[in-house]
Amino acid sequence: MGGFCGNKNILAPKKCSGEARHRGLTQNSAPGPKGADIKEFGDSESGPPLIPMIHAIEAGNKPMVAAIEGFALGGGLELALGCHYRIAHSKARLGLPEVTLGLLPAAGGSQRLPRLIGVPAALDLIITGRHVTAAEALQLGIVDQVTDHHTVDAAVKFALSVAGRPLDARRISSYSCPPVSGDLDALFEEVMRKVRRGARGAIAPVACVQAVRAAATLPYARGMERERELMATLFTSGQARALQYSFFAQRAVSRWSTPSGARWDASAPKPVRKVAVIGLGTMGRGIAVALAQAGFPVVSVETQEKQLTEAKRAVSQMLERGAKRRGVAAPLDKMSYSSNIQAVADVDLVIEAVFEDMGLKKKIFQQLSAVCKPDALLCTNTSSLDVDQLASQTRNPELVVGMHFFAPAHVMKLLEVVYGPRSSPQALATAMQLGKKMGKVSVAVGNCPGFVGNRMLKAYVEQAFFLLEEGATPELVDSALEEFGFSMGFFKVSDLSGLDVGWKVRKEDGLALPGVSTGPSARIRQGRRYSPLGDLLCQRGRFGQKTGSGWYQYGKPGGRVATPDPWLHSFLEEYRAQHGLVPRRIDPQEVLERCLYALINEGFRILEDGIAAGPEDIDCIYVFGYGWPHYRGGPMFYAAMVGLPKVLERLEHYYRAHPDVPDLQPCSLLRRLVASGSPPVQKWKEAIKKLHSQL
Ligand SMILES: C[C@H](O)[C@H](C)C(=O)SCCNC(=O)CCNC(=O)[C@H](O)C(C)(C)COP(=O)([O-])OP(=O)([O-])OC[C@H]1O[C@@H](n2cnc3c(N)ncnc32)[C@H](O)[C@@H]1OP(=O)([O-])[O-]
Repeated sequence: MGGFCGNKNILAPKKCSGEARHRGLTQNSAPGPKGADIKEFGDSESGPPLIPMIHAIEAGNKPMVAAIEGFALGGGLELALGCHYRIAHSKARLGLPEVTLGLLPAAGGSQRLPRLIGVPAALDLIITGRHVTAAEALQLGIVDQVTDHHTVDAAVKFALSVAGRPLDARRISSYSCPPVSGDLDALFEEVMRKVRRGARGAIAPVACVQAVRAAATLPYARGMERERELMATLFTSGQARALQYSFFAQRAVSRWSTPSGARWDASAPKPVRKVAVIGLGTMGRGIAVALAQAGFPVVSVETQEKQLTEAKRAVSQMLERGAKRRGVAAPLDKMSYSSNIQAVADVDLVIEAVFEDMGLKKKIFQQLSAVCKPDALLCTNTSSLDVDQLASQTRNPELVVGMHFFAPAHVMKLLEVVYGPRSSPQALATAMQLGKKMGKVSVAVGNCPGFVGNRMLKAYVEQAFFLLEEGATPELVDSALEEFGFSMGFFKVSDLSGLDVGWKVRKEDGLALPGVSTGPSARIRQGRRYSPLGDLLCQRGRFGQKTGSGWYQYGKPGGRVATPDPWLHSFLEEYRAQHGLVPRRIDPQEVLERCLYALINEGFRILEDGIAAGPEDIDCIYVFGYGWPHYRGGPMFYAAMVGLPKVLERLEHYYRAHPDVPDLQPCSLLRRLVASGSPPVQKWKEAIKKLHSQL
């Protein structure tokens, strides 16, 4: 009898499978509870086989009982599936998350799980990569028993209770998949259609469906061959490399540092027991919900009675919906409300989320500084305003940081934590930790207009507008970006969020001039090319979905289906004629290069300025806050995949063609990285430090 403990002492041999090696999947150590060691993928080939080891366990004539504690993920669960029985601690979590790394279960998981729990349930777990609790695993049939006690003792007791029983019926590879209701082919066709639509170009989910289909239609040995073939198509793919890079990048950003030398491991966060949210508009409501869902008592302050009443109802609904989805009780008891700012006198941290107006925010920070405890952190949810200006309104500017959430704040995983020149390391550490407790990917960024995400977005948006002036349509630009993997192209996103949002910012920045600007000055602002197209549409009340038309038409205000708008096309033709612009045919590749390389170039400027500490920070911001396709790793990883010399050459080409667009002028850091041999993206941080030290 052998026993396995999911996170303490896997008894399996320390090496891996010949088949795995054949697939290029070389694991120098048997899969731990977290599955294969991602860091070892592609390392030198060594070690005995993983898959034959699982086969040997399964074929054994003694009952092998897996005792699962902590995690049993990927290869860890596949090892347990080779056992004859599985006992899990009630706090254990199990799953086959390979798809999140651009892979598929490659040690028989795609063949055994469907045989054990049926095709539909197995498809759900393998395509999503989601973890299941021990209770759900028991309900699905993945485990035979759940214990609250010592798992190995329970496994030994279980093994003794089954000693001597025949094992044939416990060898999952000998099973056939349980029959599905309805036609099997129709089921797989429907699943594949949904997966292809949702994957938007990701290849691993498609391969996962194909592997499970092999389990449902082929004998086990043939199915294993199919699993190996499919894994071979994924293992060395760019998408797998991107997703594995992103896996480590998400963890790297919590090891933050700032140019002034503050570091994550030298800054102790303050305890946060109670939080306040100021302003219950869309963002404030989402932030309050996210805090309550994370278990924090939240006092929300809204001075407008009507807004307060409406917000109470909306927040309760959001909490109820979220709780129902999670199968838990709604944390309504965490919420309290007031219209009086005195209600925040006892909180440890405040998140201001009022209207994006510097005058109003300054007033709020003055009030907070007077009302709150002297050591309370005062945070702002501003999306681009100067955090240090707000800090200067308070008694303790070192306790002011930005916490920039992304709408909807209770859903989007990204949190930009903005440190000003006076923010203390402890304030930064506290906000970063609060974000992590809220389930966010917290990224520490410096204080500049637009911080990181919105600052880079500006360069990308400008190129989209310029392409319209030069002959493109919103549909052409959007389809190129959606083909790349964005769920929505820029113009559809603009119609969704409202063209008036950007218009307000451009007016505040002195870019959007009143009236219809004509003549050469219409397209120049602050000495550089400017497109007034968005302003002109706003002046005509075309704000997007909310008004029924914007870059597309929607049939009626609030319509959701974007259709090309003949009016917009003729408007663009008249605009080009008016400004002497001769339209030309624009290739989708140019759309991608102009939009994405301008964005990437600004990313290099941000690294050069020290506003982001490394490419991982920028890539997490774009993957978790701006819909960058996860299987492409992020803009800086993508630049490395394209090749920095190529990116540099294309930027030089476009800058020569458009010398009035400084965003296209290659950043000197990009040039220096190319000159230093284009190091891999994982080495940029140290390369930048070295380059900075040489300056
Ligand atoms: C054959 C088979 O078919 C295939 C081919 C495979 O098996 S492919 C592999 C499949 N397995 C996975 O996809 C599981 C991936 N891991 C996770 O999902 C999470 O880790 C977790 C299990 C839910 C725990 O979360 P956590 O928040 O408690 O800790 P952490 O911060 O995430 O992790 C703590 C530290 O462990 C590191 N780490 C975690 N899992 C790792 C892994 N599989 N390989 C290498 N390092 C790993 C992580 O980088 C971090 O390092 P550092 O930053 O401290 O230096």
